[in-house]
This record gives sequence, structure tokens and C-alpha cells, in this order.
Amino acid sequence: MGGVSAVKPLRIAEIFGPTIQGEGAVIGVPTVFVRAGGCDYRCSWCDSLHAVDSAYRHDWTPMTPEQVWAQVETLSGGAPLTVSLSGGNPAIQDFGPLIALGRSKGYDFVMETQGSVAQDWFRELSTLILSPKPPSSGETVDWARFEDCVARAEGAPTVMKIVVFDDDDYHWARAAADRFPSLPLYLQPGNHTPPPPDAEDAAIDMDGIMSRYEWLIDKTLGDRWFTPTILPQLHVLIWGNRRGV
Ligand SMILES: C[S@@+](CC[C@H](N)C(=O)[O-])C[C@H]1O[C@@H](n2cnc3c(N)ncnc32)[C@H](O)[C@@H]1O
Ligand SMILES: Nc1nc2[nH]cc(C(=O)O)c2c(=O)[nH]1
Ligand code: SF4
Ligand SMILES: [Mg+2]
Repeated sequence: MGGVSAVKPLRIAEIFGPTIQGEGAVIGVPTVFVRAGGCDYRCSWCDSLHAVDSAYRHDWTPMTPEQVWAQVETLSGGAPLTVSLSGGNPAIQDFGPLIALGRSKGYDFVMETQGSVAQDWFRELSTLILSPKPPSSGETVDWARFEDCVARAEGAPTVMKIVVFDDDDYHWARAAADRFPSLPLYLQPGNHTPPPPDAEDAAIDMDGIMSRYEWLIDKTLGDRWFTPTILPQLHVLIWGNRRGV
């Protein structure tokens, strides 16, 4: 056969926006989301199972970086902004070419990943958001791999965002913070999402989210732990569990 082998396409669950970043270090920032399909984890409370569970893989579109880029440019009207890569775990695919394409047009990129797979292109991000998973997720963090992610980001600003559902998660977050004192830390109260296909239309448990947020604030401040920034998922407060916002 011979010839030039085709670049493996990206598996994309959805591209949407512009919206605002609803979480963590870049909260409130206008952004377009590119959500990758596929994940090496399966957190018990994942709010994006449509991009994780292989039952949904038929809804994931194989796209070249150029095709993804064309949609981002259309959605943003060609005005440079921050592109948010999420998933699933975007780090199990090669987003390097897409990032290079976007950066050449003046856009910048942040990425959400759990820190289980490291890539050289992390250093091209304007912020790398690492979200190691606490006990309530049912997953176990491989800290050597996580450290590799931090190392591969090189000069790129890197932060840690930990979802907290309960006391166990809170104590786990404190230990994680002690391991990585130089990473700015964001604590995010967990949101109990029903699994798809109900996830979208289900009314959110606003009282539950708010009381967990208040509990997390009280607990953190009560311990005189003043280094984390404590934020809810702003997009959930505005739009509930709707997809594409
Ligand atoms: C859906 S994940 C995708 C990116 C990557 N797999 C990760 O977990 O970081 C995006 C962010 O949502 C957070 N998240 C997922 N489910 C959540 C839930 N039920 N409540 C609060 N945050 C959640 C994750 O911890 C992560 O920070
Ligand atoms: N507006 C908005 N902000 C977000 N921040 C992280 C999200 C994610 O699912 O990764 C997300 C999302 O889905 N929507
Ligand atoms: S790592 Fe992220 S996308 Fe994967 S299952 Fe957990 S929360 Fe969902
Ligand atoms: Mg989300």
C-alpha cells in the first residue's frame, strides 16, 4: 500500500459555545468548549457520562483538527477567545495539532484532565487544570502519573481542582494539597447528576448543591485553611445540567 498514513482523527463528543467557563481558575471567562469522547476513568458521579460511557460512542464524531477548528472559528465568529478542552479525558488523544492551529490564529487553550495521562503538548496550554479524583469517585489516583502531568506542563500555569462531596473527600483534598503546595487549589462542591439520558432534563438539586457549598466553605474556613479558592459550578447554577452550555 505505502503512501502517507492518515493522521488519526479526534473523537469529539460535542463542540459548543460561546459560553462562560463555569468552573475553577478561569471561571466567568468567555469560551468555546471542545469535549473529547472517551475516558480512562469512570467516576461514580461523572456529570459528562455521554462523553465517557462507550454506549455513547456512536454519538462521537471523528474529526480532523482542521474540522474541529472550523467549528470553533464559526462559533466564535472568528474573534479569538479561550478554547476549553474537556471530555472525557482529552489527554488520551492528540490535541497538539488543534492547539497549534488555534494558537496561530491568536486563540488560547485551557484543558481539564484528571492527570492520569501526560502529553508534551500540555506546555502549549495557557492553563492546565488537573482534577485528581477523591475517594467518592471510586477511582484511585496514580500519583506518579499525576506528577508526570505537572512536569510535562513545564512553564504552563497549572492548577489543581478537587471535587468534594463529603468529609472523606475533604480530608483527601487536604492531603493532596500538601503534596503539591505550589499548585493553586480550587475546591468544587459535587453535584449529584442523574445518568444520561435523564441527566439533561432532570431538575437540579439546587438546595443540595448550595448546602454542600456552604458546608465546604464552613469546613475550610473553620479549619483556618485559607489557601484554596472555593467555587461552585457556575454554569450549573445558571443552566442546570443542560448539555451544550
Ligand atoms: C467532566 S470532567 C472532564 C475532564 C476530566 N476527565 C476531569 O475529570 O478532569 C470536567 C470537570 O468536571 C468535574 N466534575 C465531574 N463530575 C462532577 C460532579 N458531579 N460534580 C462536580 N464536578 C464534577 C471534574 O472533576 C472535572 O474537574
Ligand atoms: N460552562 C461550562 N463550564 C464548564 N467548566 C468545565 C466544564 C466541563 O464539563 O468540563 C464545563 C461545562 O460543561 N460548561
Ligand atoms: S475522569 Fe472526568 S470525564 Fe472521566 S469519568 Fe471522571 S469526571 Fe468523568
Ligand atoms: Mg461539566
